[in-house]
Amino acid sequence: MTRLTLTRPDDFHLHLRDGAMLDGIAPETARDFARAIIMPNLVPPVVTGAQASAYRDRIAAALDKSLPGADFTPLMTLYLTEETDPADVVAAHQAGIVTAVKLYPAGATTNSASGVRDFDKVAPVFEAMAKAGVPLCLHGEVTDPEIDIFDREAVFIDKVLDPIRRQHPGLRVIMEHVTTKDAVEYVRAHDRDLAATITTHHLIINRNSLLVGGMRPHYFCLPVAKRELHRQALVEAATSGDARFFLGTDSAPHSDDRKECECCAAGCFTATNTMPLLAQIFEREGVLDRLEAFTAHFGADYYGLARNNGTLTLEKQAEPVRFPAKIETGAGPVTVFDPGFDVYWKVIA
Ligand SMILES: NC(=O)N[C@@H](CC(=O)O)C(=O)O
Ligand SMILES: [Zn+2]
Ligand SMILES: [Zn+2]
Repeated sequence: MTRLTLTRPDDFHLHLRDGAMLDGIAPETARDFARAIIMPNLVPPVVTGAQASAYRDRIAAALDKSLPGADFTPLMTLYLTEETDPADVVAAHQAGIVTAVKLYPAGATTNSASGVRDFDKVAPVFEAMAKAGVPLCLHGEVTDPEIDIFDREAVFIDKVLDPIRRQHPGLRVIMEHVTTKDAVEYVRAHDRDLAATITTHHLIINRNSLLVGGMRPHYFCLPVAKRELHRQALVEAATSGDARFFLGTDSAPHSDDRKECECCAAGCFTATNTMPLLAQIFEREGVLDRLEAFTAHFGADYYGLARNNGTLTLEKQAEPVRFPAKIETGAGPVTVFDPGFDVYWKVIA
């Protein structure tokens, strides 16, 4: 097969940032994707319906300038804090301003300082969300300093996620950017109200990619890439045709000066080449026919959104495709994720 036409895909976990970076970054996703769940971890975070609506307007304005005529819908989220008002969340969801709520354990990742420390404090929000059918996206890592960074996702499942799900039956949860076999197994063991997003980069890199032969800052993200056996479990889940696993790229741009420095910011920027990379991976696994469901059906179905009408066409080239090494933004250049292997697929329409 040399041409592949898919339903236009959606990205169920995306960072577009704000201010000087937004104009340069937004078109990278809007070119290929119809919709994306937009992460609220700005500084300051997006915590109210009014802030989400203003941020949505800034994204639309950025696209009007940088990619006029783009057919792209940002699906907004609210950043959950211990002060979040359950009624505001439900109202913003019912008004169609926000699609989901995002839980960051305080200190777990980039711009998570306003996140949740005491999960009991947000129980009334979870209760209201379960009742109103508002999905909960979560960054699933504990932050206890004594827990090894490579174990933080697995411990989160036992200590935080499973108790929350037991306490709030009917709460629709999305474990974002899963990186472990443990998470894949946990999702597989539950057939209601639980799904997981998988990033492009976690299908490609393991912790050796990050550390062997020198530290590679552009492969550093959170949750950090794990052992090869975990990467394999993610590939297996993503390519299995199981509707509980779908694409959330977690494309997370940081300017090069924030990556190539003494304390490197966490995040891989994959918006520019995600669809070609995924085509390469699914082809390698012999299941190119499952790429469409992973990128365009399962996520929409889980969120209760209509599938997109448009299409995206990829074509396999005779020679490896060259993607831009960097995207220029008003906040400085951002390095595009390099998979470390040749990619022959290209988006042509
Ligand atoms: N994934 C990352 O490494 N970084 C994300 C935050 C997040 O999704 O955890 C970011 O905002 O930069
Ligand atoms: Zn995260
Ligand atoms: Zn993220």
